[in-house]
Amino acid sequence: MLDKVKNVIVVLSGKGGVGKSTVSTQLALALRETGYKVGLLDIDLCGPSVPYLLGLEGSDIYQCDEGWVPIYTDETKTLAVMSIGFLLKSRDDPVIWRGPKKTVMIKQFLTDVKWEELDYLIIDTPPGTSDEHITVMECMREVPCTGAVLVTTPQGVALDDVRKEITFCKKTGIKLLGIVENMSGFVCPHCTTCTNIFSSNGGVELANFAQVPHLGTLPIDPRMGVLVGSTSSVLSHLPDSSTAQVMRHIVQQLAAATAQPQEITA
Ligand SMILES: Nc1ncnc2c1ncn2[C@@H]1O[C@H](COP(=O)(O)OP(=O)(O)OP(=O)(O)O)[C@@H](O)[C@H]1O
Repeated sequence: MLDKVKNVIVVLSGKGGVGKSTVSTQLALALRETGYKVGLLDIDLCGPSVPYLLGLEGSDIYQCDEGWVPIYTDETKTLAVMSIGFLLKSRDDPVIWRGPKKTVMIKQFLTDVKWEELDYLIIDTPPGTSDEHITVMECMREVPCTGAVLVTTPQGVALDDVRKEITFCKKTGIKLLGIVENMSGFVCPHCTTCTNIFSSNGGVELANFAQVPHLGTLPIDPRMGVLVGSTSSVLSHLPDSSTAQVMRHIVQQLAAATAQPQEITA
């Protein structure tokens, strides 16, 4: 049930492993710490990483008369999480399903979860544009999708795939809220010199080319690993880091683009 959800943001990536789940999770946490009520839905059926990233593995979910009850990360109930991972017995269990079964499961996830009032529902999707993405778009009737955030790394091969995502968004009528370039440059913790291990600025160039906002460029930050398993964002954990500054700016832009501007203090 999406009727109490004000904004749905879908996070997409052309390639796997570019940090889409990390960005989705950090975005959800940062929005929550900014004062919004947030839901995080992980529809990456073959590789659900949200429970792992938030330290919620092994959480039991149950169904009430109105549907699946999401997991709340704390008593304030400001972050609700739902993932296929909660239905799997172990992290090693593979999901081997054909398209139609995946479609049914995602439809259920979108229509049968008892989301309370949310300012934002962030949907973490699998890489590419497949059954899962088309199903999400089909289900957006009660609450039309507010827009998509595309995550890419700076390498040419990842950027090529993002172009396909841009075309997908245009064809399905999803507004592109912007592009996040992730794992762009490594800032040495000792001398603070930034080394562009891959190329750099590809996300900016692609955003200019596609005429969509470039939301930010996140560096490779080994400290992001420390946040795995925690429910605090980089904003509160490493407030002075360049990663936190970029994330803060991304949240500000998304809040402005979705007409929910709010002072960001975290
Ligand atoms: N900016 C970053 N700095 C350092 N490590 C990062 C950064 N972004 C992501 N990572 C790490 O990279 C790995 C892959 O990230 P993540 O699982 O978010 O990618 P994904 O695109 O969602 O992958 P998948 O294709 O499996 O869905 C994780 O170990 C994550 O901690």
